[in-house]
Amino acid sequence: WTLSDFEIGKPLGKGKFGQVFLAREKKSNHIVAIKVLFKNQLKQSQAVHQLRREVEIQSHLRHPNILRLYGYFYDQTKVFLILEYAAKGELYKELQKCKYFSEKRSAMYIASIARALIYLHGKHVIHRDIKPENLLLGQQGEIKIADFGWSVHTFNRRQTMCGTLDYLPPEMVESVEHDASVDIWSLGVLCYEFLYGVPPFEAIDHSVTYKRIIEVDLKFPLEPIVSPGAKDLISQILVKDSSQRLPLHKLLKHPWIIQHVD
Ligand SMILES: CC(C)CCNC(=O)Cn1cc(-c2ccc3c(-c4nc5ccccc5[nH]4)n[nH]c3c2)cn1
Repeated sequence: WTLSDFEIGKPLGKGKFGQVFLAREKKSNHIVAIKVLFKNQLKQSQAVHQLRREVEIQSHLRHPNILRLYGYFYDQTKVFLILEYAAKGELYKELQKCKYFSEKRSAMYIASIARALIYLHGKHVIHRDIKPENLLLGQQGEIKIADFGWSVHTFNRRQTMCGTLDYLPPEMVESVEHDASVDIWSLGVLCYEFLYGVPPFEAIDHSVTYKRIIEVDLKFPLEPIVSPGAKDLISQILVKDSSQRLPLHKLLKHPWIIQHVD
């Protein structure tokens, strides 16, 4: 591929993800999202090999709820990633607009992400960054996991991670070794945020958020009204001992999921 294969359109996501542009592949008329990364920026953050590894992983992933990476190309100064275009845009904007989602909508999203995580874990890939900002919506409203960091599987991610800590499980907050069950924890945090509009351990101050996560200080507000089934599912996931968290295949069989997801 080269840039001349594409007609470049409007910027998507207003530079939140670096620079991503709507684009049309001229021969096929296929609409894609093209992400532009600057080589010198990558070099500065020693991210070149990491990006290569990420591209290697992502280019082999095929799942309806994981955003496709179709390919990449580069020129003297830039690397271009050819990504799937998600027609209904960013999920976190939708959540801000609705304040919180219905139980049916939340359960459908959680089930889709659980299936994507079963697929990823089956390929020995831990996502480690499941949060609303990394989720997009396809044409039919289906949820798609995307990675907005230029690289998401770096071991030193936590230090480089800016923004919310809300999604970190205790073992990552305490910097002990962690496994795929960190994604299960994040799915529990996501489910809570879909239903209540805020993450469960949110606090003004990072140190308080840390403390609440480590203590699993889980409280369910009185508003909005959330069913006992949903609270039961969240309580089975947000468990400090990572080996005791509800496994993904059991999550898909939980009564609250079955009740809402055909
Ligand atoms: C290291 C590399 C292999 C990881 C590859 N993944 C990424 O670079 C993650 N990434 C995806 C995007 C991205 C951002 C926005 C969109 C969109 C999109 N559709 C929209 C519709 C309306 C409004 C905004 C929209 N953004 N579709 N596909 C996207 C893809 C940005 N970064």
